[in-house]
Amino acid sequence: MSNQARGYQSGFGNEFASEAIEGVLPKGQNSPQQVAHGLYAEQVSGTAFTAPRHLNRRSWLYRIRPAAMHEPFEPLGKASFHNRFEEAPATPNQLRWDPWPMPAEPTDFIDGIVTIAGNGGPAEQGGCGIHVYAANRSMEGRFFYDADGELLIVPQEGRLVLATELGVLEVKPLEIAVIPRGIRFRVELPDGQARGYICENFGALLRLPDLGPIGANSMALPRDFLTPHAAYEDVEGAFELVAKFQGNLWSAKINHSPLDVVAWHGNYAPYKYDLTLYNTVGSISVDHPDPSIFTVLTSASDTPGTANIDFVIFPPRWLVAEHTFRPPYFHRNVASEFMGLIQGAYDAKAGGFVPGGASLHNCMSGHGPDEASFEKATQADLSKPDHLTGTMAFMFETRKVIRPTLQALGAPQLQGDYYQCWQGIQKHFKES
Ligand SMILES: O=C(O)Cc1cc(O)ccc1O
Ligand SMILES: [Fe+2]
Repeated sequence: MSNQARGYQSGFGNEFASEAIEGVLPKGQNSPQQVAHGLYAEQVSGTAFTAPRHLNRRSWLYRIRPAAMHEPFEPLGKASFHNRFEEAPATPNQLRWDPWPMPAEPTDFIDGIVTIAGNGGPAEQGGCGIHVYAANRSMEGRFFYDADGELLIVPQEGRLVLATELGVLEVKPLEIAVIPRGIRFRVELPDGQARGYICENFGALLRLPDLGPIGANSMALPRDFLTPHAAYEDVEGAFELVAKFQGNLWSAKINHSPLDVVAWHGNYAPYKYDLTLYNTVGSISVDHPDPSIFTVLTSASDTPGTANIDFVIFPPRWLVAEHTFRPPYFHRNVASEFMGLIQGAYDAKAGGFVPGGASLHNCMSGHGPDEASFEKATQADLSKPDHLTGTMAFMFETRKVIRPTLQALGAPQLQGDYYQCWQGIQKHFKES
């Protein structure tokens, strides 16, 4: 069944409207004295009430019970999902990790989140948390929302069913999902286990980048972003609502499923995107362009052109540049770069960067092709195009330094010898 047939609505940031029961959405107003079918009207605001119209995001939900109905929250206790980015000194060292293992014990999506790094925080409403998840149990009687930021979820292994207040999104590796700040959801694992990456965005909402001289098309196309239709459950029981609030997890008892929205309309909603649909542009003359041409989504900062976060992918593509070193160049960047690999191999790394793994190259830390990739590319026959296939790497690029957590620096997955990949690089210099 195609995504359209599954009932997704298409378009990035559209004014959507969806009813699981026909006739629920009020006409010409949002908050009638009595809502059809005895529902409650509730607004969820994702931007300031007074944000400019082109940035303003909110939705109106028509639900069985208001979101206020739950018992008080208590701290959940020690969790590997947090925003303590000051625990360890930020390091200029190049870092790389092997994949996080699947859990040995039954672990759901929330308990399976391990915070690797981040910057800024929810209090300053800027920066991001960078996490991996590895889970082998569906959330049962448990719901979650993140008051600290929107969640960009990048599956690497196993499908996720994201049952949200606004409907159900199913995502698989090579697709991404974004759950807006505050939206309650449950994660089910139809394949029994799942692993991937999360970027928790504390700043401005992710949106499509401007296209500039590229023109009106290319890169990620707005109509390829899919939002679910309304779907509700009318279930009562002894359930748990977990909240992430100012970096910590909190737990409250709730006697019903909060996924009880029968109809909704608005432009603040979860969405998914198939990365394989990305309309990649690149060089057809010489040189390797900067990876900003591969930006899928961007979160603006207060400085135009300097993103809080760019979500960038490295999809399959043809490399045709003439008399050019075709893979990523050696470089240092004022921005900081966290990378992950969903599948295949990355053209700057012949070994060591494996699917499910991660790397971090911080502000001005030198990095680029490893020795083997450099040698191969300098000897390659450039009369033929290279076809990069079966690959999908990505980058969370941020203007602020990315600070690894203690648990990431102490993990056995950290590759102590990563720097070695550049140590064999030969001196070829000849003065005459
Ligand atoms: O470091 C990396 O591998 C990411 C990257 C890729 C690229 O093509 C150019 C610059 C860059 O930072
Ligand atoms: Fe880089």
